[in-house]
Amino acid sequence: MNIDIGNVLIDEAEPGLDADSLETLDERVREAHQRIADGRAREEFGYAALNLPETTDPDAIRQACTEVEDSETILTVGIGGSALGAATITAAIGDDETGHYVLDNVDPARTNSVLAEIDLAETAVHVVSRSGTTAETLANFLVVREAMTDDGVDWTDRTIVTTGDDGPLRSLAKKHELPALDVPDGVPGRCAALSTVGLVPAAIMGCDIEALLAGGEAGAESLAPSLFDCPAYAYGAVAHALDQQGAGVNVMMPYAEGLESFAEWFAQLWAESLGKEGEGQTPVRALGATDQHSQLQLYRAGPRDKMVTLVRPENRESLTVPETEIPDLDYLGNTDLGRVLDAEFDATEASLADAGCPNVRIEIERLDAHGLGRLLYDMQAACILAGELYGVDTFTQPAVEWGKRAARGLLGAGETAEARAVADKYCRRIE
Ligand SMILES: O=P(O)(O)OC[C@H]1O[C@H](O)[C@H](O)[C@@H](O)[C@@H]1O
Repeated sequence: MNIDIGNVLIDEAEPGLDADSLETLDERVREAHQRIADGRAREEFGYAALNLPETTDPDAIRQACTEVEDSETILTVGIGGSALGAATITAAIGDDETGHYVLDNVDPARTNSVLAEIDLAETAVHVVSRSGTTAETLANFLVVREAMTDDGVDWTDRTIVTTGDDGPLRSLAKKHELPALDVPDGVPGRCAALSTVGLVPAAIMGCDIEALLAGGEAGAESLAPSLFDCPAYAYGAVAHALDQQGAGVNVMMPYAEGLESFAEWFAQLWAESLGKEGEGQTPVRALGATDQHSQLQLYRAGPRDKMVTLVRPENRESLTVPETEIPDLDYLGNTDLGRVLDAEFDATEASLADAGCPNVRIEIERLDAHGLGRLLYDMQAACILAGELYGVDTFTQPAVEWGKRAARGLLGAGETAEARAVADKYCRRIE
């Protein structure tokens, strides 16, 4: 992965950085890198995520999938960090024959429609929950299990569980002797894509999970004490510094359809890790070139509170636009569609720079397993580095836990102060 921060340094960029502030930032990066290296060496909570390319065992993942490896559909039941990594990986590098559905919401309309669409007898179900207690995940799983039974499918033949050492899901896996994988120790879900949490659907689809891990390994090897030598740290440091200058919004805009889910994954990583104690950058998901035609107006001419992150693979598939007899469209004939997309990328980048809007360019060699593994790893390293610079507790999510306790209380799983706060809501309804 490489990063170009030139459009953050140009004189016109507002907010922007100058060479001196980068040097000062680099001193902080050196200290943060040392803290991260120490955390990795001691396998401390969160920092252990950066060891996953070494510690994840691809054979154990394949082994757990043996009974369902010929499935025509995979159904991930999980939410947040227990779903987005897997969805990102299969969307980017999965095959077109095997469908990967994700139940990461409890909207009955969506669950009904997925169940109506798939053949449960040919489906591998992967239930994922680090805590084993997340209400949305367990509710959906109970519905799926019942639907399988109603269809005469033995759900115990088609279900793989990934969870922590104890909790309801672990007990269920033990009771029914289901293939069960462990969530990695010391790794929050949002940093667990390159582990049992994110790799099961990819393994069933026949993706090269070893190459995904090798891409992560290349990211690990690239970590260095200076932002000038390390693309991941350069991204985390520059994003943090721009935020301090007023860029409180970070628009993640990949130019590759396969990376649309990556922007969602990034949004959780960035928001949940850094949004604490009044700090943090608001991630916004966009997709190039589509959103050029809906959002770019705001990014170029709206409030100066943003940075834009443009991501692309340097090499793409090929598809030639046919020659045309329409004179005004001559310029398109015989051009590769990928060239059109790259021209749109370059145009957006230049348009933002022309207006002084800070933007960074991130490129991977190609969107394959290795390239994707590297991108996911580097973004996690960037986020952990940024967390050090913000001085926040990167690996917790107390605000989210508040909502989880409130919901559980409302659903009758015990009295909670948070559920009582729901009842105290101030109401002024207008009809
Ligand atoms: O894996 P689980 O324990 O089910 O948690 C799923 C998700 O729950 C919460 O929303 C947390 O904030 C997320 O970080 C987590 O990924």
